[in-house]
Amino acid sequence: MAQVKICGLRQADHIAAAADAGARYVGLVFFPKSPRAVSAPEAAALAQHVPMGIARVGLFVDPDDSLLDRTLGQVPLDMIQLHGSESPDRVAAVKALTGLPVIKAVGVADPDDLPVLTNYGLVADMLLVDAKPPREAELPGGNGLSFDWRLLAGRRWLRPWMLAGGLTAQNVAEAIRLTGAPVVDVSSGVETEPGQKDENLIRAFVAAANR
Ligand SMILES: O=C(O)c1ccccc1NCC(=O)[C@H](O)[C@H](O)COP(=O)(O)O
Repeated sequence: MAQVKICGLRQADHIAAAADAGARYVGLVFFPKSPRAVSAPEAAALAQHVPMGIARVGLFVDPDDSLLDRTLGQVPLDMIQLHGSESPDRVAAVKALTGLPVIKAVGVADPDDLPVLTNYGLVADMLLVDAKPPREAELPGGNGLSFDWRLLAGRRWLRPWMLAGGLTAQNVAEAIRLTGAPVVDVSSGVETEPGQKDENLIRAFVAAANR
């Protein structure tokens, strides 16, 4: 059994479905190139539909201070997810600037990608272990690709962590079993097409992760 984050939500009814199913985190994407991107006004409206006790996570890719300031001036977020090439120093700076807990995403394809998780564990509040995007990918995350979960077996870091990358209702139980992930994060796996979430897929995913 793992907690669930549903990322890239753009509709109030999908937020309601995620909350009703038992998700503990919802992600709002502030990356204009993404099919899941929301504007600050859209996100502010969506944030009102998130019940107490569910963390509103704002996803950014290499944001500058001004984007963070402007967004937080309009949108009540509980956590920041950094999904670009932010250094450990930048993670610490974002944490100081925003006063919010920071989740740092790290892409993994092979064992050489794992040591940086130790460095980020010194500064981030939570780690997100995701599939490394292929060179030709247009997005640094949310590509629906998974990696060899056996790489994570028995690994421990200084901070709580989430597993992401190509998870679906069909494979999430096996992913949790192999990795021991306490939290799982999904976007593509609960969509019918990029950016289009599906209530039944959201409910099936949360049920499978909680089983
Ligand atoms: O979802 C996006 O469009 C996106 C854009 C830029 C950076 C990250 C993005 N998504 C990250 C996530 O949704 C999740 O944290 C994770 O990568 C899982 O994605 P998926 O493999 O699609 O389930």
